[in-house]
Amino acid sequence: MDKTEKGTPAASKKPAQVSSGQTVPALSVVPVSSALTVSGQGAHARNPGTALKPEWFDAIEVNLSATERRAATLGGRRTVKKEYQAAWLVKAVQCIDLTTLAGDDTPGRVHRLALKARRPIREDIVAALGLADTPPTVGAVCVYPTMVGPAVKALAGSGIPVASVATGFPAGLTPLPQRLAEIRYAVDQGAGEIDIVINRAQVLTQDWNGLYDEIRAMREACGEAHLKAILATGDLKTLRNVYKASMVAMMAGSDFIKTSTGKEDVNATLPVSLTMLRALRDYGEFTGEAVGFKPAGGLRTAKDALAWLALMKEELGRPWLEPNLFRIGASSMLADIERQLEHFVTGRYSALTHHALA
Ligand SMILES: O=C[C@H](O)COP(=O)(O)O
Repeated sequence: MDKTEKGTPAASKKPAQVSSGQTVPALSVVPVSSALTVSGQGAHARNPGTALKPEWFDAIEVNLSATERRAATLGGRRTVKKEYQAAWLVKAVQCIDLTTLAGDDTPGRVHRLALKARRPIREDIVAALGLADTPPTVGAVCVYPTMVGPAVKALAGSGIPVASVATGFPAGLTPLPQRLAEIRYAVDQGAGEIDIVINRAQVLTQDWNGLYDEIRAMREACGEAHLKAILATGDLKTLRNVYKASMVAMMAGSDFIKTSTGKEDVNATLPVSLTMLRALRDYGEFTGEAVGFKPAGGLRTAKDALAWLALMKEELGRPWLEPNLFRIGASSMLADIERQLEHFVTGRYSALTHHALA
């Protein structure tokens, strides 16, 4: 199953220059199944969805111990070193949905987060990496609906989209009309991406028609905004449910499937992510559509970022290492990544407190 070459990633043909004479190679290009429709970075291909087809997932079985064994190969063995690690970490930054979802969020906090989103890596580190001409930015800024306006204002001209959680985040248990109205409000405020939460009861009672119809209605309420469906996998009890909910969300037209809100007891894990990616791959084989993936919740370290990047590359290939198909939802991972990059360019570790929070 695991065919990735030793010491991934392979060097690309055009490495970016680093001032010290080292290079930060771009990630290797590994072709994904040529059957899939894959858009380029920054392009906005939508997943149109399909009719509900329970026959695609009804008989699914997930082997828990095999899933856990496979997931366990990702954290330790696959170490990526030096300039390769730096390249992977820069890539992770470009895929982060920089998030604040706290009860005490203010326009001021969102403004500060937006400044960090524009320049997620300190200028001297960016210069030392040889990326001063094309400084990386994050994938999006993710906030509550009433913070979309301030976020849009603070990000004006940056090209960084604002993502809004909606539909009664995090529980999703308000009546459907209110949940749809919340989506429309966030879109009206300027959100380009909507992170909806599913109604977990519909999964737990196997009400696939109900789940499909609600997500379909949410997609319609999104209009042009992209829909990310948060499955809140920590609430779904079994990996079989995770697979089925992933399939229904994609059939209903989700552009991304996302693991967690960050508020469940258990958030993003590698076994759950692997299960979702297998569903995503199967959906791609059935329909030819490429759907994005967003692990979120509890991801804090550069090591987490590397493990998930390895998972994406091995399971889906190079196109799923770009922000149009991969995001990491995180409120406090960036500081550790910046610290690791600083170590790469200076040879020294600084305290986490030397890096802006986020
Ligand atoms: O969608 C993003 C998550 O809510 C972030 O969770 P986190 O605060 O554990 O990073």
